[in-house]
Amino acid sequence: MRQLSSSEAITVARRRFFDGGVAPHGLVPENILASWRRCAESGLDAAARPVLMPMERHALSERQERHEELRRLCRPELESLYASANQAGSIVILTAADGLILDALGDAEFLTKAARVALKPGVPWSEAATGTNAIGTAIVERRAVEVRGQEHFYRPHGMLSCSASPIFDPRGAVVGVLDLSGEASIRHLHALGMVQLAVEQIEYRLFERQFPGAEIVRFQHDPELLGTPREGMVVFENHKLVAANRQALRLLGLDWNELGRTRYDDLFASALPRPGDTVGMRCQTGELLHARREASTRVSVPVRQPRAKPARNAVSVFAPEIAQAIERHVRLLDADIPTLLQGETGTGKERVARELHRRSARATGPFVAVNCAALPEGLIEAELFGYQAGAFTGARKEGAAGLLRDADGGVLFLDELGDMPLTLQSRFLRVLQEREVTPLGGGRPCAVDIAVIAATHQDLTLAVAAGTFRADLYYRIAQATMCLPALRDHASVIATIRAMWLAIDGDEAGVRLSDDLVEHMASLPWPGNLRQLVGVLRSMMVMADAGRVLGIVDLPAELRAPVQSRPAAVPTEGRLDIIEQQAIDQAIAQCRGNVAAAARRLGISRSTIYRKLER
Ligand SMILES: Nc1ncnc2c1ncn2[C@@H]1O[C@H](COP(=O)(O)OP(=O)(O)OP(=O)(O)O)[C@@H](O)[C@H]1O
Repeated sequence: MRQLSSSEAITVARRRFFDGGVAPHGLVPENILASWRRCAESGLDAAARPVLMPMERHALSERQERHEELRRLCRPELESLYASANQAGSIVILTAADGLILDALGDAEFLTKAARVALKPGVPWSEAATGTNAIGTAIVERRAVEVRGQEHFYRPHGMLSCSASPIFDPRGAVVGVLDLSGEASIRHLHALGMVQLAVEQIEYRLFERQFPGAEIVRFQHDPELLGTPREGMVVFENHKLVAANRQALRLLGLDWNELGRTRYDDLFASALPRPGDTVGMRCQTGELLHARREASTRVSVPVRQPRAKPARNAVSVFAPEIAQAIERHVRLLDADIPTLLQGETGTGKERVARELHRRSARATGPFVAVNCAALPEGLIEAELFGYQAGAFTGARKEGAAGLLRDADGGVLFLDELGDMPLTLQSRFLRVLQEREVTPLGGGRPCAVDIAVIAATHQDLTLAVAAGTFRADLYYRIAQATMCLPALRDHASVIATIRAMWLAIDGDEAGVRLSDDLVEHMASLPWPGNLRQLVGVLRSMMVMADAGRVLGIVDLPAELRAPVQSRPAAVPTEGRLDIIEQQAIDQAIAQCRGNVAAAARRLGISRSTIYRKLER
């Protein structure tokens, strides 16, 4: 007999199950069949149209805020999956533990199609509400699941092909679901594998975060995999196993139910390794594992972030070419090779630096940002190196550790490196060479373990030639450089504008950008780059009512006119705010993106320029 094609098989299976009430074993995967049964038994009707209403915008914002920690934790993976999803015409989705979609990003066209079947933020994709689907079924089955085309319970969802994996916390609770969805008509090879790999990374960081300072025992068959997300991790309290990651459960042949019951002696025949040691450990099964016990010495260091920005709108998205560069630089950072980020103001240097940190092996360590241009010269030394009690007038009684020591175990981000005073440059170079810090006013040098990312809008080679920047420090820090393109030079300015709109939740607010508007925006010069773009998008979003499609008329007046091929002279007539904006744009362009220089030229402060660019 001729074998049925997969589309024929699913058609027959649906007919037998939904019309004939017969279980079509062999025609669909057994887990899909089990899910159809659960849905039918709970009263869902596959012949009906699913009614899936998104929750109100404010209620969704509240849920998103409640899950901010999860969203932040998953952001690196969401963004890297977003880059590939975007190319493959699919979307990546993060949901809460109950299947409520919190974030959806990816290919704009498919996002619109998916939204038509309610695959969008604010809609619950639990099995009980939405029938068989990858997100809901993965939650029920507590494992990664793929649901293709008409395997979905409801027919309209047959246009989707979805792969989802639950995200487990170290005690076995599902805290969310990561999903990749695309057109059912396209084969999405490796989608499930990509999702599983991403979840492995997320769970790895979640583990570290939930047990800061705890004694984590890490093990693997292959010692090379220790220290990677592939290692098993467990925590014992009073000799009882209280937490584990999925790798550990696999390696030890356990399931989540054993947490809280299994004792150390039930698992291992060897004694616990001494803190810090890597040893061979024999399991009760006779198997040998390489294990390391992490001493609980990690002190949580308060992260000082002089340029801390509000959590709101802190989602970063990266153009594919930048995402690729980030990938490479994470590896360099992990090998302790400093990175120098170059780019005009607002091109996202600090965002990239934070992303590098978030993805690096130092992700659980601090990220300390120092703006070399913002600290007064007299204070910057004390701020960086710390000081002994009473080192100078005005010093705190108890002294201060300094930002370099605050960054121990993490990343030090030196913004506006070109503005670092020369005297400080030599001291700083010594720290990089000797990896220790001596506080002002004397005292013993303290060892520091920091990775350095620096940023500048200047051409530092010119500063070196002019003698205002030390050549040896330049070569030390600029071992790897990443140039962030001005917005106008992005490979696809249109794609960047659309991605930024999603990043600020524009679509979720029910407001859309018309093609005309996006094309016009893509032709503008954007001297303030992404900062200016995000500022403009945000103000348009705030002003628009839900359901609106924005056009060129919705832009601030100074951005509505078509671009002139040569920079126009600053007009002397017209609305004051527009004249002001144009003067700022011109000054920044004339100073090649150097905001400090533009501010000096205009006789206003840098922060005033930033405020006006974000307006
Ligand atoms: N990758 C990104 N995703 C989302 N928003 C971004 C991104 N990069 C930049 N932005 C927006 O631009 C603003 C400025 O970014 P950032 O501070 O990283 O730029 P910068 O190059 O360090 O600027 P400067 O050199 O002037 O300090 C951010 O607050 C954000 O609104």
